[in-house]
Parts: sequence; C-alpha cells; structure tokens
Amino acid sequence: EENEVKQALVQFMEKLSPGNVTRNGIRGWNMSTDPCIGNWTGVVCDKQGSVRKIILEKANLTGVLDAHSLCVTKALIVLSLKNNNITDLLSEDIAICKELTHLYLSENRFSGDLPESLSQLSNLKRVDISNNNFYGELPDIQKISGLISFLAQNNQLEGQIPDLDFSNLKEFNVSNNFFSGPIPDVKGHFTAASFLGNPKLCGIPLTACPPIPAPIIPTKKSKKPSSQKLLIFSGYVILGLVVVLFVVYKLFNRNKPCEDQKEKATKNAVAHDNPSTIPSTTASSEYKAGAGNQTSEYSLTSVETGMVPPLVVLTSPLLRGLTFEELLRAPAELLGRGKHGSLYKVMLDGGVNLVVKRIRNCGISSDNFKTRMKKIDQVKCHNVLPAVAFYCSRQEKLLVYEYQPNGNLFKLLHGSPTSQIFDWGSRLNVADSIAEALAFMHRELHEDGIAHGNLKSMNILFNMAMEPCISEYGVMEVENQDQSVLSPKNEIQNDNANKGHAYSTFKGDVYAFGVILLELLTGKLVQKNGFDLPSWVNSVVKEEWTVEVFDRALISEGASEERMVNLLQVALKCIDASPNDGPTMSRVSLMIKSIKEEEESSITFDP
Ligand SMILES: Nc1ncnc2c1ncn2[C@@H]1O[C@H](COP(=O)(O)OP(=O)(O)OP(=O)(O)O)[C@@H](O)[C@H]1O
Repeated sequence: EENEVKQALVQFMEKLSPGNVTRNGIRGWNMSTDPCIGNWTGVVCDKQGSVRKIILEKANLTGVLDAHSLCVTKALIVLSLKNNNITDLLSEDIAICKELTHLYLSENRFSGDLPESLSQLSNLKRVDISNNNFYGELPDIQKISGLISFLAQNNQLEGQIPDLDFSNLKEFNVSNNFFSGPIPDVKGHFTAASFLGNPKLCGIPLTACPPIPAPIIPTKKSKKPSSQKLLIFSGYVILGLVVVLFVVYKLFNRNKPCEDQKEKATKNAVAHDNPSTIPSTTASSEYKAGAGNQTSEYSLTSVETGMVPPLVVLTSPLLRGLTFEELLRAPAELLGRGKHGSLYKVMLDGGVNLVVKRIRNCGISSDNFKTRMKKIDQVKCHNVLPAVAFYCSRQEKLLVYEYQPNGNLFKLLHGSPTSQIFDWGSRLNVADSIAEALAFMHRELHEDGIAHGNLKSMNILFNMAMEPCISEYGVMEVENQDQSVLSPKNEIQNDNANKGHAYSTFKGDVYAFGVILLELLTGKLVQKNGFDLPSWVNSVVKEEWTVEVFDRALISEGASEERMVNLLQVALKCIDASPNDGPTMSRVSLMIKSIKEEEESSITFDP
C-alpha cells in the first residue's frame, strides 16, 4: 500500500485503541511494515496489494472510529468492528468509503444520529449497527438498492420505518427502539420479531393501527364568509405573523454566540456537546480547522453548557480528577436497557466500579437537569444512593453512581427460589428504611417539587452492608414534575400504576411505595400476563380472604398475621384510588414505625 494509506491506517488504529495497540494483541499497524505484506491483524488485501477488508472483532477496542483516516483506503469493502467498546458518533466521513459493501458495528457504544451520508454508500449490502446507542431517525436507506440485510435492533432510533424494498431484504430487524407510526408493507417477509419493542409502532405484522380521525368537513349550512369577517380574519393572520417574527427575532439574537461559528459549526457543536466527542476526536479537530480559530474544546463546551465542566463530579472522593474521557474509555458492560435509557457498569483503573445511566430524554432542558441534580445532591440521606457525577448536554444526560454489588429488591423477592431467605423481620426493616428515607426526601425537596418519579423494587438497591438504598431519585419524569410545581392540580401518570390513574408527583411516589409494600407482603410480581397486583389484593381483601394475599414463605415462617394485616392496611392506603385522601410519606413512615415497634416488643416479650 502507499505510504499515505499506511499512515492513515496507523492513525485510524491509534484512535481506535489509544495507547493500547500492542496490549490488545494487535500485530502490525505501524509504519515499519506494510499492511498487505506485514500481516497486520485483521487486514485482508487483494492481489494488487490494496486493503479490502478490516476485521477487528472482539479486539477490546475502546476508542473512536476515525472514518476520515479509514476511508483513505479507497478499495475497502468490508469493515467489521463487532463486539468492542467503541464510543462516539459515526462520522459523515464514512461515505468516503465508497466501495463499502459490509458495515458491521454491532455491540459497541456508538451513540448519536446515524450519518445522513450513509445513504450515499450505494454498494452497501449488509449493515449491522445493532446493540448500540444510536438515536434519531434513520437516513434515507431506501436509496441503497442492493441492501440485503439491515440490523438495527437494540438502539434508541425513532421516526417512521422507511419503505424499503422488503422483498429484496433477507434480514431486517429494528426491534427494541422507539420507532413509531405504521409499518410499511413488508410483503410477508418479516414477522413481528423484527419490530417488537417499539411501543408506538403499529400495523402488520404487529397490531392494527388506530383509525385516522375523519377530516372535519364543513356542513352545507356554512355560508360564505362575509368581507367583514375576512377582514377581521386577515387582521388576526397579520397579528400572528408579527408575533411569530418577533419571537424568531428574539431567539435569533439570543443564540448569537452559536451563530458565530462557521459552516459545519452547528453540526459539530452538537457533536462536541456529545460526551463521546469531548476527547480529541476527528470531529473535534475538524471543527477547529473548519472554524479557523483557536477555540479550545473546553471553551467550546463552556459556550454550550454555560461554564460547567463536561463532567460534574459531585461527591465521591474515589472520583477525584476523573475526566470525562476516562469515563468513556473505561471498559463497560451493559446492565440493562430501560424505558428511560441504558445502564452500564464501568470499570475504572484501581478497581472502582461505577454505573452510568445514559438517559434518553432530550426534552429536559440542561439547566433544569443541572439545578435538579445539585439540589438533590445537597440533601444527604443514608438510604438514598447519591449520584457521584453527572454530565449534561443538549443531546445527552448521563448520571454516574457507585456500583452496588448486592442486587436489588426485585431480585431478592422474585429471584430464583434458591436465592437468600428474605424473612418477615428483614422485609419490615426494608419497608421502614425506605419509607423513612422517602419521607425525608419529600420534606427536604417539597418546595422544589422534586419527587422520585420512578420508584420501583428494581430501584431499591442493596449496598455492601446489605442496607436498602433508593436509587435514581428525581431523575425521571422531570418535565412532569416541573409542571406539577407550576400547577398543583396537574397530575402525572405513575410509572408503576400504569393504569391510567393520574397522581401528583409526591402522591405518585406514595402510590409506588404502596406497590412495593404489596410486593414485600405477597412476594408477587406487580404485573405479569395481565395480572395486576393492586387490583388483585384489593379484590381478595374485599372478599375477606385477606390471609390469602400473603407470601407463603411468610406464613410458614410464622410471621405475625396481625402485623402483616396492619402493614397491608398501610399499603392499601397508599394505593387508594382517590389521591387527595392518601397519606403523605411522613404519615406512612410513622405508621410503619409503629408496626415495627410492635414487632420488636413482641420479640422481646414472647417466650
Ligand atoms: N448503582 C447500581 N449498582 C448496581 N446495579 C444497579 C445500579 N443501578 C441500577 N442497577 C441495576 O441495573 C439494572 C438496570 O437498571 P435500569 O435503571 O436501567 O433499569 P430500569 O429501572 O428498568 O430502567 P428505567 O428506569 O429506564 O425503566 C437493574 O437491575 C438495576 O437494579
């Protein structure tokens, strides 16, 4: 290969595996050997000595994909970087790799929008971007006529599914994303499995779409508008236009600092704002070159985020000096993908384990998020897990917690039958600690209107000492919480209730706590195959078969029926359908304390 290609490839690898090339067992990839003669790991050349394939799967690559350098190899047809830890956006430069037929990027940590330029790769046959964090809408992939496989499951993509030539496609999967609207005609080639896990998607092979409301047709009676009415109407239109122009003018002026950037600046500012681009990636160096000024990355971030450093480290001394770059480059493992984003376990050097919650909700303003996180941080409570750091930009919000090794309440209750015994005394202690902590947080954050917003047994974690801790306090439903502060009558739908009931933010937490009490008492799942725990408990109690609701393990342990019934009464008050009459968390906490006291004195006095 030519020297220019060799140099570009060496640079590509340096970005992909910064400082780690040899440690990853990758041979070659240096200027002293040729990619096609020197046996570079993962490089396949043709007889003419041009690089045709680069296959670096499971190679522990943690850097970024420098498409600009990669695509200097004009003849590249296959790029496979499956199963690594590559972060960052996929740059528009990927379109320079014109010959590319196979693009495999699955099982990495790519994020951000897919580049629009992907649709210019007209030779593409197979694309696999599954199991990443790509979001935004798909580019115009219907332009790629020879596409036979498109796999994008387990991302956070949205918008409508493009009308591809499904009869040509051999593989297609977009499950577990946020796509919406009707599915185009797949001509019977694909089953529901290709589309599941997109709550707003409808049509064959999923369930039918709701009927489109009929257009409102004016009745025959309607008369022609009089010229007077027309005059009034046009007056309103002109007034409306003036208001719109004024608002646009104001917005334009307010955004002026961003407008100063040239050409791709807006686009790159977004890229910069994204955490994965804060290290010196192609995008950032390009930006500097393109802008033709001396703006440092830090100052650009400051423009974007209002003088707040990229990673705001809040509490833990373990994290002193941790940079955003280190956090992104550390090896990570996906722990879960919830409704609100993905959660990763990140292993830092020195054995510190963190979890990073990548929240997918661009609707929350950055300022609001920052203020909220700082306010929550000021309230210290032993049984509430504090965030140790956060990152916040227009595009992305990350929250960092210390990793808790002892699982969560959900697992303890519903894990395998052989899992630890969870006796009545321990359940009562968990109920007491959580109620007390929640009551405290509600009191402290009442004026700010910050409730938990997403309380569930999976968010009750056990720390090293097996004490229960509430995780993710105040992170979710932020917009709704704010609305409820502005208008106390505004009620939100509680995540746990999932029944169309509306609850104010704090009442929502009380309800959710009631459901946790029911889980502790019954050992049953909140919802499974149409089973709804609160309704079931209510109906059994109404029939006066109360004892039937309790977990068999508690009955056979000989737990006091009287105190279980008392705790059940508390739970029923919490899940009462009339939210205005429901108790506050402080009241709930007091009730549980008195049950606990009775329990303790019975242990002391019972023979
Ligand atoms: N700090 C932590 N340490 C260890 N495990 C954690 C920590 N935080 C969360 N987990 C666990 O990771 C898993 C995934 O958590 P995550 O919050 O993404 O799920 P979720 O609550 O269902 O998501 P969502 O709230 O977005 O619907 C859960 O089992 C949770 O208990």
